[in-house]
Amino acid sequence: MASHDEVEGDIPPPTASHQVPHIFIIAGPSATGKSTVARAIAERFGVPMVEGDDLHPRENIEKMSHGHPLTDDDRWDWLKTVASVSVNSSKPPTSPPDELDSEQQSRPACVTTCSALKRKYRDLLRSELPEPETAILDFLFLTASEEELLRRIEGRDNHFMKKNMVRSQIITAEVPRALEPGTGEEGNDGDERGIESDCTVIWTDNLSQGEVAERAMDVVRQLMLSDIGNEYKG
Ligand SMILES: Nc1ncnc2c1ncn2[C@@H]1O[C@H](COP(=O)(O)OP(=O)(O)O)[C@@H](O)[C@H]1O
Ligand SMILES: O=C(O)[C@H](O)[C@@H](O)[C@H](O)[C@H](O)COP(=O)(O)O
Repeated sequence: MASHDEVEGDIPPPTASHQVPHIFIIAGPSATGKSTVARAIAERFGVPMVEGDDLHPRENIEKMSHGHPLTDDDRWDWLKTVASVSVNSSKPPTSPPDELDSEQQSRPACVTTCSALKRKYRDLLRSELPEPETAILDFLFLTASEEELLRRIEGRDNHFMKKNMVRSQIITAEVPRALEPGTGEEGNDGDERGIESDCTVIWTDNLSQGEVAERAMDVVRQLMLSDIGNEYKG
C-alpha cells in the first residue's frame, strides 16, 4: 500500500497528454467485505490499494471504537482526503486484463475502500473527482443483512469497529439504485431517487469471499475495458 505522506495533497490539474486515473471505490457498511474485495482486486490487476480506514483522523477512530456513529461533519474532510489520496496513489496496472488495448493498459488505476454510505457522500466524491477531466470514478457497493454483518464483525479480530456499530451503519446506508453490469437494466430496487449508474451493487449474504471477489473483479475488468466507466446520470 502507498505511504499516505507521499500521496496526500492537491489533486494534480489535468494536462492534454495526461490519462486521468480510474478510481474504483469499494463501498458499503462495516464488515461487508470491502477490504477483502479490494485486496483481491489489487492483487489480481496489480493496482495500488488505498484503505479508507487509514485516512480517518484519530478522533473519528476513537469515536467509532467507543460505539458512537460518525456525523456528516466527521466524514466530510475524510471523504476529500480519500479522493485526493486515491488519485495521487494511482498507477498503471502491472497485470492488466489481456483484452485491454495499450492505451487502456497504461491508464493509472487505484482501488479504494471507503464506506461512502450516503448518496451525498458519493456525490461529494463525484464533485471532488469530476469526470472526465480529473478521474473516471466507479463504485462497487457491497451490502449484507444485519444478521450477517453481526456474524462477520464478531468473527473479525483486532478491529476498532465492534458489533454495537452495525445497526447505525445499516440505518445510515443508502444502497444505490444501480444498473446491472453489462445489461443497462436496472438491477435492484434500492434508493428511490435517480439511478446511480456509476455504481454496481453486490448483495453478499449468500456469496463466499471468493465468489464476491470474482464478481467484483469481473466488474472491474469490464469497466477498465469500457474506458469511460459507467456514466453517472445524477
Ligand atoms: N462474503 C463473505 N462471506 C463471509 N465472510 C466474509 C465475506 N467477506 C468478508 N468476510 C469476512 O468478514 C469480515 C469483514 O470483512 P472485511 O473485508 O474486513 O470488511 P470491511 O472492510 O467492509 O469492514 C472479515 O473477517 C472477512 O474475512
Ligand atoms: O462512514 C463510516 O461510518 C465509517 O467509514 C465506517 O463505515 C467504516 O466502515 C469504518 O471505518 C469501519 O471500518 P470497516 O469498514 O473496515 O469495518
